[in-house]
Amino acid sequence: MIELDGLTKHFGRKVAVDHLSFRVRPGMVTGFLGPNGAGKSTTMRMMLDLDNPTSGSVRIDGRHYHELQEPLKHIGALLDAKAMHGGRSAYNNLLCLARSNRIPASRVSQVLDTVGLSAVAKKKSKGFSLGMGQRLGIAAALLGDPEILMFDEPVNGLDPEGIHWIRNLMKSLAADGRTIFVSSHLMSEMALTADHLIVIGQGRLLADTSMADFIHENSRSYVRVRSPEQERLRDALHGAGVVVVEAGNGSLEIDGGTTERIGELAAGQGIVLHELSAQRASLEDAFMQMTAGSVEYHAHSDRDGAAPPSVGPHWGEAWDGRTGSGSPDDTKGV
Ligand SMILES: Nc1ncnc2c1ncn2[C@@H]1O[C@H](COP(=O)(O)OP(=O)(O)OP(=O)(O)O)[C@@H](O)[C@H]1O
Repeated sequence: MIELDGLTKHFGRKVAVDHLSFRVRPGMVTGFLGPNGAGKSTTMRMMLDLDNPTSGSVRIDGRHYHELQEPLKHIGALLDAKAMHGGRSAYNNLLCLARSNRIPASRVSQVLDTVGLSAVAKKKSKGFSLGMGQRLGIAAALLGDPEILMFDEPVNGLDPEGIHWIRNLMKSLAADGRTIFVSSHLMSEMALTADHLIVIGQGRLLADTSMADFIHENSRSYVRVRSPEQERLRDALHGAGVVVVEAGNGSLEIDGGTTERIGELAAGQGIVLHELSAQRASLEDAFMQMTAGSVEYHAHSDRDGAAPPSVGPHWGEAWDGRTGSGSPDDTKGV
């Protein structure tokens, strides 16, 4: 279990992480989401004692990171795959880590095998592709066979087979009862992998909820129906007290209805249907909806001279009246 209590990080006047409190529980994959610059990497770095919190604390199985003896046996992490020593072979990189944590050398070959790098174990890691580097970083995370694993953008640079592999790896580690905490901007992938979500925006907690509840609460689900007898269908639905919206593309949309009810109403009137489908919002839709007010870095098109999309009140402002914390000299991710 990872426990954050009031975790806060200031970089000068910039508030990167703002009083974050949450638990990352064992036995499931917890996804960590937030727009660019939301504070995800800074939070993960503080979890590993790589950055000092301005205030608040992180506990790993009840202890501060610096209190852990041989920390790789408690928590393994992939933060920056390029952090390996490029002049060393994959094997030697891992061997150095293993020695510093009193992990037997035999474990190095095991994890290289797990991540599919046995054939290049003796090659210098500076020649590795992005995907191979990610695999080596994942091998390092697994080295101490820890109960807690943290991955920052683990699918970055992986091909579809690699993405499939890391997804199954994370799920099976969680099924073993381990604590898995993973950040990713790939929403479709996160939707397939995570059971629970922590969402932050501008350093603050926006959601701590199950995947299903997050999608349900932050997006619209509706039934779409098309018929060659649209007028009759609309009248039949109105007559039954069903609220219908004209979608403008020849279809009708019904919020809160079920396909069973709509289908039975149409059948009762002998109305032919060409489409009857439940439309469920994706994680991406729900994420965009929730974080719209806390996106710091917007792209906008110059082609049509349009103004950049208007940014609503920052989520934090709507919430507690404080002003946003964006710094004018930030240049990241424009
Ligand atoms: N060393 C630093 N010095 C100053 N500001 C920093 C530093 N590290 C991060 N920041 C700022 O803190 C904020 C949070 O950054 P962080 O990298 O944690 O966000 P993130 O959610 O991981 O973003 P991304 O999804 O783009 O990787 C950003 O505004 C960033 O510019």
